[in-house]
Amino acid sequence: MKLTFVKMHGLGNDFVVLDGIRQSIALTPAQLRLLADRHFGVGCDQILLVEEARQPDVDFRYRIFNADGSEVEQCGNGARCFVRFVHEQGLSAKSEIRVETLCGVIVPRLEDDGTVSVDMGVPVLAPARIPFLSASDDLVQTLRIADHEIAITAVGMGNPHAVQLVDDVATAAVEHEGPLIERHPCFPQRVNAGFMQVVDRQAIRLRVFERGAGETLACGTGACAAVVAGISRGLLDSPVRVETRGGMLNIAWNGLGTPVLMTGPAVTVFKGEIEV
Ligand SMILES: N[C@H](CCC[C@H](N)C(=O)O)C(=O)O
Repeated sequence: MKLTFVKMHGLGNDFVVLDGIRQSIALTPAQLRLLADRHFGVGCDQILLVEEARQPDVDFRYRIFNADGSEVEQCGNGARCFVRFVHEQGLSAKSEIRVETLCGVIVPRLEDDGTVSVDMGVPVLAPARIPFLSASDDLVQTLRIADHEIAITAVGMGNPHAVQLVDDVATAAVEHEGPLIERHPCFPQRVNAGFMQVVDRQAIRLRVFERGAGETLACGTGACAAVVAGISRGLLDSPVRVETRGGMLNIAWNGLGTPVLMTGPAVTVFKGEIEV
């Protein structure tokens, strides 16, 4: 199958973006993994597939696939790149776009200054809905990984996140603990593992070992989940500046039952075509 694609990134979390409206696209997990392969394919953390809307009050559908070929519910950095993509491709001139994802409708908005803000929906802390197999609803839970225990807060942003506090993200055991947390049996659909350093009440540093992709330079839903965890634990006040290895995101949340608002950049790098 010959595909035209656009390579994009949100703070270095990079994507192959496909127009599934003007191209007929049906990719197997193996083809998705090839696209994402940084040696044998284009290379990316996730593939984003833009499709026609399937419900009346929505402009588009957007599907998200991790580099391992798994389809997932949500991608924050991807949502910002999605709205820049549909504008640059002439698929829409709306500044605010309603887009359906596997976990519901989100509303990214292209701002006048070129940044993109996204209503990421209402976060979930109830373990069963994350899903997180837990004996309690406590905000901080102990997880045993290999030879030690860690304290995590599980947050659902459509996709699952396990956020832990660290003293310094630069020395956090992301490479060692990330894969162990990702595949912990308490997370039946696996999980994204966040490592959060609190700088002050309105600033954190964050690294995320992503489900299905490994550590990325930034994770939009991970930033949302970390801020929700920090505010819920009384450690942060909204809005919060989230410093990732790829740059800065701004996250605002007014508490339980309200949506998380994320603002950050979206960049088009190059266009291309590939046979998969
Ligand atoms: N790895 C994530 C999907 C991509 C999320 C991330 N790239 C973002 O910006 O939110 C998962 O399996 O839930």
